[in-house]
Amino acid sequence: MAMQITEASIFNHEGNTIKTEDREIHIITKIEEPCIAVLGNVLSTEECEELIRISKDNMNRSKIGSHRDISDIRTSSGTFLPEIENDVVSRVEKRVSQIVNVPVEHGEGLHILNYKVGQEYKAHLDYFTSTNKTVNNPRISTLVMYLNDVEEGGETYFPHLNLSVEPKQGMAVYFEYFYQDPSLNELTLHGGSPVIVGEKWAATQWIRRQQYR
Ligand SMILES: O=C(O)CCC(=O)C(=O)O
Ligand SMILES: [Fe+2]
Repeated sequence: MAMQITEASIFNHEGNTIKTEDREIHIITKIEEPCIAVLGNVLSTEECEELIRISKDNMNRSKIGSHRDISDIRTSSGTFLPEIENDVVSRVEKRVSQIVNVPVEHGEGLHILNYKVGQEYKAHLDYFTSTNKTVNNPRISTLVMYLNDVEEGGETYFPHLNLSVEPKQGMAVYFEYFYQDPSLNELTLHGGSPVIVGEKWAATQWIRRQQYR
């Protein structure tokens, strides 16, 4: 059955590699509509370790201090990296912007997530569904990067698409949800399944239509 592609994607890379300024990313799997891609070689081991290292001490504080993170659907802890000078953060944000084809300033900033055994992020949509002030500058796409290997569990799953992505250090999953057809956007419903053995570290970049920072 031939699928007809009707909507434009911003993830318009030719072939199965993405050459950014400093790294060659592999497109391992790709679904066209909605555009969802599993990516390899996004981050080096050292970059993953550095992102974890600089986040570790902030995780609990962010959970208490930030209203964003206290919710039944997300039992993990998380933190937005503070906008301080860090070579790895700048390098990763720049690379992400080249992968997603959107300027760095449209990104909300790296959000680090840590899931312990039993913790999860129940199925949700990353875009805002209520009509509030975000309508002018909505989220349009997401890149979730895996910072470590999880012994068991912790997959990013898309219940409507029969797709489940195993967290592997340095890999990532990309998806976008700015389509005219709302049913395509709804297909990006996704969650982080509970960690069964080990722990999970991930870094999310949510991308806005317009400049955000
Ligand atoms: O942890 C995951 O696999 C998913 C994270 C996620 O959905 C998000 O940060 O919006
Ligand atoms: Fe999400």
